[in-house]
Amino acid sequence: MTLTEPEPRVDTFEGSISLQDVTMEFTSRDRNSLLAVDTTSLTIPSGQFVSVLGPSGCGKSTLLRMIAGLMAPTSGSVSIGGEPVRGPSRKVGIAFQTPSLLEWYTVAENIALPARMGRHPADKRSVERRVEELLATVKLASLGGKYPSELSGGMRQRVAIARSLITDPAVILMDEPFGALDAITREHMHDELLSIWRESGATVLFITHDIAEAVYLSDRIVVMSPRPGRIVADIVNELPRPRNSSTRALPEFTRLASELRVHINH
Ligand SMILES: Nc1ncnc2c1ncn2[C@@H]1O[C@H](COP(=O)(O)OP(=O)(O)OP(=O)(O)O)[C@@H](O)[C@H]1O
Repeated sequence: MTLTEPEPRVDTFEGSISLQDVTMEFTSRDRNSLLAVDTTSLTIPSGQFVSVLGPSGCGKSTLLRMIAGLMAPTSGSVSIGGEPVRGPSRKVGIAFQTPSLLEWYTVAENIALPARMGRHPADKRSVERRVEELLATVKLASLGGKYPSELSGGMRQRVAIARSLITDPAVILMDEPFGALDAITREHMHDELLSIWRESGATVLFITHDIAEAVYLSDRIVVMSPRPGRIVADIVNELPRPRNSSTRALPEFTRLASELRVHINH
């Protein structure tokens, strides 16, 4: 697939994620060890939208970083599309809570960055065309020449999301991407994310503290225990799609949110 011609994903396996008995133990400078993630297994089929909920410090970001290839587990294995994860890959796009944009690059240059880096950078013209498409997707068309300091928080986050999509990834990892946004912008971003997900066919792993956000977005919600992080609930969300403002008023929405709250509080 080229950068200019995104096609529907036909390979139904390439975005699958598999964690097998993954453990992550950190060693501090004073040689104390800290078990952040304990013997965790999780299988996510290609194209599924999965949220991970859990208290602060339970290992959610650690889990995401291992899937992203940013850190290797102490034991166990992580694979994407059946291939072991050995480091960061263009198959995986990442968006963090704080959109770490380069302030001296324009919006368009920031979005293009992952496609222009590495040993086999994509050619400049096709990247520019894809940047234009993504700017339209995240409703920032015509703002490609602006600098990050000229944007609102919601706009900066949309730039980060566009950047995570530039390599047309099979997997999108999001670590509390809307945590810093006001409630109205956040709800708007939920709908934008769902339409991006629908169009891209990518697998999404979405980390959040917000139960309602997880219920609104996901096909499936995984709850982690306080440290050491383990999966204590794995719940299918059968709320109908497409979702919209009336989804939040459904009795099933409230019921699922209450069920999740019980798991988190235990
Ligand atoms: N590089 C590191 N070195 C040492 N300890 C770490 C490292 N990264 C994370 N930890 C510790 O591992 C535990 C899990 O951290 P992690 O960031 O994965 O939690 P989290 O669930 O994402 O938290 P939050 O919701 O607050 O972002 C924490 O106790 C944290 O201090």
